[in-house]
Amino acid sequence: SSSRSDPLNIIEACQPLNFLLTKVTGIQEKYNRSGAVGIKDLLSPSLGSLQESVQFNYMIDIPWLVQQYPPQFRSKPLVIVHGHQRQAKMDMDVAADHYKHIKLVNAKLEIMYGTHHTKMMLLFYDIGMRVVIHTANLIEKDWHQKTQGVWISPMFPKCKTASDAKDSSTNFKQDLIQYMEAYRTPHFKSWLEKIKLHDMSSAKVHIIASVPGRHIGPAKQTWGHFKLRKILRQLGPGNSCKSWPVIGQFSSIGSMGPTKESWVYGEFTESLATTKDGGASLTMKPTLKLIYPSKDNVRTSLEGYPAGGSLPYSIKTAVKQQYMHQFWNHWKSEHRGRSAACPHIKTYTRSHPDGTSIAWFAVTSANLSKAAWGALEKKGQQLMIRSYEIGVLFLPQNYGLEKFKTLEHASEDPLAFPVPYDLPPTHYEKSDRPWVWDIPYMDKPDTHGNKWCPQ
Ligand SMILES: O=C(O)c1cnc2c(S(=O)(=O)O)cccc2c1O
Repeated sequence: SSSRSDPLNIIEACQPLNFLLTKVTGIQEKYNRSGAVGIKDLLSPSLGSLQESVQFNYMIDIPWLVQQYPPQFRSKPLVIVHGHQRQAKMDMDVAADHYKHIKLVNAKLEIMYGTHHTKMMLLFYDIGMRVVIHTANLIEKDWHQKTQGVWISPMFPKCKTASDAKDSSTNFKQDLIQYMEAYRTPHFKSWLEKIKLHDMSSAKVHIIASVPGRHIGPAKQTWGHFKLRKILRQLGPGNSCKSWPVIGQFSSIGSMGPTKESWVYGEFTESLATTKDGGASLTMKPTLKLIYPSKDNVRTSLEGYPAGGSLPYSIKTAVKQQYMHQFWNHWKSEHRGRSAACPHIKTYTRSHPDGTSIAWFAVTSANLSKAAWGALEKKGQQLMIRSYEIGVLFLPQNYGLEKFKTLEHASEDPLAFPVPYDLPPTHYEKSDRPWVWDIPYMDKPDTHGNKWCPQ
């Protein structure tokens, strides 16, 4: 149908950036009408005649997921890639047993505390395929009242021969194949052959991914924050952005080490601050601004304190890194109507101090953690990563621009970047505290009149 609400129209209206947020129940419709999709939109027949699909994720409610496919696609072969082990793996096997069209692939997690965070859909149609890289678990509450990010590819045409099936200038196809090969599982053989037969020349984003391992030599720049550093060194902003803050926004924080220089304002910020051909480490480091919901952001959110169940920052980690307080900024999304939709999206960007333009933007499954982005070991010789992550990086030159104007400050420009939150960020007040999920909050009730008593 030609209506604006037809999923294909929503997707086509957001070209060429193809970066959307998920629909939020309970906000004014105008904030869901454009630039937002639900999971049923992504699986809609209007996007293509689905033949089979692969769902990479962390939390997966299999019966719920099956119901999100339209009836005519509900028995098409579905592969679910997850990283659960022991009892959780057995629970997945039992849940999948009920569906003969579902096959499970268990990602190897050979390094302690690693998780399979990657959230990606491979949607194979009759005439081509689409790749969706996003931030939401495959459970109902992740698609209900949270702010989540979705990048959806154009239709990549299926070709007769591999030689017709080109890659993009951003090496999207090569990087996707390299990521999937890193699972070292025979289950991916048929998918890799299919992917190789698709023309991905229309992809305009770079893949920034992580796979578990102690990566040395060239592999050190293939994954995690060193891949970001490598791309920014080659294609990043020039020295004119040297004073622009770098921004991280996420839904969880790992252990950052004893001081800010240990990792977050050390190697991690150096990667975010990398400029083209100019050594980020040679001059002063830019301001780092971290956007993470405060206790009151959670308390006053649509979900109330239960939103904090998806913001797993533990008190034992928080007390070891009080130095983080200088970096905290509120979750604020007035221009997207989502200040009360707690973030589960993760994004990283470099913004002009006044917030009217950005030099690059990444949306990813990776939270602020060494497990996700990698930490240098052995005097910087190796990058140790624990988890699987994937995200996409938007660079202005891939859209014929020097910089992206931000949609918030340039609403008429079709190439203005739809940043999910308000820029510049708003620093915490002295009295504000970051949300921590394993301590009680009895002083003030949340939007539902409840307190928070975890145990
Ligand atoms: O989206 C994810 O990949 C992800 C991963 N982990 C989570 C945890 S926990 O496993 O770290 O305890 C607790 C609550 C929400 C989580 C979540 O949303």
